[in-house]
Amino acid sequence: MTTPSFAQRFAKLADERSPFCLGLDPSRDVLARWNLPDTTQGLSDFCDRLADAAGETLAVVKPQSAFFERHGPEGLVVLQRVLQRFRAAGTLTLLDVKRGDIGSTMDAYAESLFGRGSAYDVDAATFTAYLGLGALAKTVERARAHGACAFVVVRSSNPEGVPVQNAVGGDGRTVAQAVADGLRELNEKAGPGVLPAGAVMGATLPPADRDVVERLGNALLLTPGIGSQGAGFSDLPKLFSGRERQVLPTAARSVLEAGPDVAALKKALEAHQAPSRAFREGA
Ligand SMILES: O=C(O)c1cc(=O)[nH]c(=O)n1[C@@H]1O[C@H](COP(=O)(O)O)[C@@H](O)[C@H]1O
Repeated sequence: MTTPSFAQRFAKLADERSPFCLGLDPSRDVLARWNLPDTTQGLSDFCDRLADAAGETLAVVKPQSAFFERHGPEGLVVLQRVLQRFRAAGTLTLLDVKRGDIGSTMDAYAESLFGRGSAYDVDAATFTAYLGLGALAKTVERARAHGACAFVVVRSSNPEGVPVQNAVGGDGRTVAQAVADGLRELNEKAGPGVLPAGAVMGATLPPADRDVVERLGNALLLTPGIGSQGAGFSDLPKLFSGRERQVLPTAARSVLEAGPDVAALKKALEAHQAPSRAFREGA
């Protein structure tokens, strides 16, 4: 039996639960706001409260590796435990770690991320293509082999990304357009519906970026920038209409600010899940 792809597993969960992807970003600020110590115990309590609030309602969780790495190796032990806890609730895990290096090094990173017995065994992770999309080809292949997805930053949610991502190359395409075309080709190579190459496309982007969305074809689209970075669910249609079923709307701080009370977190989570569902259904 072949491993179902991330795209297939996401489609099922998004229909049953919602397409919303919760960002797990235990920054120093949010730990302080929740009256938790800035220690691995604080980190662990923070994640448990969110896992309690999410129960079996969440399709995808996206821990931000940086906030675990800042606690050193013990922070990574917490991360592994948290991934396991969400996995047990049937939630897909997407590690936000934005890896990007030469091909041979990328292969070692991919080995740490994807597959049973790997260090993290996540369902998806984030990558950057500044060293060339070709350097990520084997990572995408490894993701495919394990039913995972490699989300590559195409247009980020932050304004600082513009000069790099919209720079025009010798063939007249912007860097973002070229990366989008390359991701579509990697997905075409993987066969229909497998879609191991996803794209990060900020929800904060202007309508001009629709062209980039179209170039991505059927790729899954992770859309950060909702909430604290100023975009709202009402911004999704102008960039992603017609592509609703590909979108994973994601937010961290606008949910986390409701904590530490679990009931308040549940409410904030549902306040993000409901419009995500409505968008997916084209409502
Ligand atoms: O890959 C990401 O998730 C990501 C890409 C991007 O373009 N912008 C962006 O903010 N993110 C991540 O999304 C999280 C911030 O989410 P908010 O707290 O909702 O603003 C951080 O962990 C960022 O690293």
